[in-house]
Amino acid sequence: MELKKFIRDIPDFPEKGIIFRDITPLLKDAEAFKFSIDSLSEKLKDIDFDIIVAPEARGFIFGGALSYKLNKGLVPVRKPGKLPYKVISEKYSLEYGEAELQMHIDAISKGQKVIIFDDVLATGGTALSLKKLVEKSGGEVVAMSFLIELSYLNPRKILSNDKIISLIVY
Ligand SMILES: O=P(O)(O)OC[C@H]1O[C@H](OP(=O)(O)OP(=O)(O)O)[C@H](O)[C@@H]1O
Ligand SMILES: Nc1ncnc2[nH]cnc12
Repeated sequence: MELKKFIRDIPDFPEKGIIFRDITPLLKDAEAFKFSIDSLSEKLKDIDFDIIVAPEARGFIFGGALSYKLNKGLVPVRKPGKLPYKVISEKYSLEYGEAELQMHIDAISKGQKVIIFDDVLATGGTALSLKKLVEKSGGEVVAMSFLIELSYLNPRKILSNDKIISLIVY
């Protein structure tokens, strides 16, 4: 299935000069959504790992479905002030600004093998901050996976030692 036809390009959103890759057409198409999850699961199924870490908000959609499909737990990483227990935080920059993510201090146990999942890999800032949160907790990131990779932004440069698995590459 040609998944790119379910991704809509929105120029100048949320800022001038950004081409926003809108996944909502893919999500509302049952076959395309299912095909995305099945294809990603196929790529990840032979990796030895314990748990998926995914960030708010679009990361939850895919992270949740993949956790179910691969029979693994899910750690939700959230924007500040949303998680109810004690948190660790990371500030970072992304394609269109600055942000901060938080994870519960007891979400990852020492030595746990983690796959980071997000919908879009753009500059890699979000993925790097997720990795820092996992490593601060004593976990090990064994792979990072994405529905969409924007290779023209060179995200692999700052993630040079990581195994990166993307389904759709621009
Ligand atoms: O590689 P980067 O340059 O860091 O960009 C990628 C991130 O940007 C988007 O998240 P956003 O913070 O816009 O949040 P959302 O999922 O809540 O829309 C996207 O879902 C990724 O998490
Ligand atoms: N160009 C883009 N489209 C959609 N999500 C993004 N997250 C960061 N950059 C993005």
